[in-house]
Amino acid sequence: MNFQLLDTLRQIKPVVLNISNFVTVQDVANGLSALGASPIMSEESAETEDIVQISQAIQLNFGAFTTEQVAHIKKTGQLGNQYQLPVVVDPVAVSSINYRHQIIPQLLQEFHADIIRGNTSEIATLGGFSWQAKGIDSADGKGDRRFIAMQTAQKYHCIIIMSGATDIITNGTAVTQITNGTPLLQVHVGSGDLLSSISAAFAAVSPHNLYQAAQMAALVVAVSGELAAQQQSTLGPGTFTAALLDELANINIQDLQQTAHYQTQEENNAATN
Ligand SMILES: Nc1ncnc2c1ncn2[C@@H]1O[C@H](COP(=O)(O)OP(=O)(O)O)[C@@H](O)[C@H]1O
Ligand SMILES: Cc1ncsc1CCOP(=O)(O)O
Ligand SMILES: [Mg+2]
Repeated sequence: MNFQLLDTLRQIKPVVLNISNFVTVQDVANGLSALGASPIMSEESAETEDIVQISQAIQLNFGAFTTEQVAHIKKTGQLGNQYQLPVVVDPVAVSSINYRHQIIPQLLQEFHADIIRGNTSEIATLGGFSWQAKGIDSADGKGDRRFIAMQTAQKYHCIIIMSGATDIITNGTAVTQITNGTPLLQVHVGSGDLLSSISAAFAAVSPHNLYQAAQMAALVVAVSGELAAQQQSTLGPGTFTAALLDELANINIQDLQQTAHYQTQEENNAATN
């Protein structure tokens, strides 16, 4: 785990271009800004290349895309590849909506996603595995989540972040499992979108080691949520939202090192923290 990336992100303040969804766009913008990155959101295809040229990473969120936005997402992903920016994809509800199940895999053939971040059902669906979903959320399923995540990473030649009570990060051969977090993150709509955007922010400052970027993004969001939930016992979804934002602004490397619970399995050996 390269904890130093948190300070590097705050020094560089990477500009992260987000093709967002109308539901969580402000949560994502405020979460990125609180952490120390610089969000920019756009819906206009005509300005895409201008914005890509001033950005250091891209996040493409399929939360509420329209047929018109399909072309915009494709153009933004292809420009990200052309300008060699890390591209993160969040395949929201690809498992529960047939239209998305057709469109998203097709779009993933039109450009390369460097990181795909989704919940278990979303990642399993992209990998060709069956796992129940309930709308935007993951539901029950059978199977080794690590195996599913690794297979999907190999299928798309990318880093996979499979989020949940235990986050699984893999490059297809090495696997990291992070058990930090809080059930309040699951209730909080937008925590997955925020994780996808923060993954892009860390990828911007670690473009040659996206596995470390993904590890840090998952750890920072989960630990921020855990620490926010510990602050007030009477915390509910409303106060949690504010506490999460404050925690993203205040969290430091020492907090992470003291709170992190993770296990990494490299190709041949395992290390735990
Ligand atoms: N039951 C849980 N306990 C602790 N943390 C969770 C739980 N479910 C999700 N999280 C955390 O919430 C964030 C979003 O994950 P998830 O809910 O899987 O994404 P999505 O909102 O896209 O479905 C991640 O940081 C994850 O670690
Ligand atoms: C409710 C909803 N509907 C379309 S996108 C969205 C937000 C999904 O956010 P997350 O996947 O982070 O919970
Ligand atoms: Mg989601």
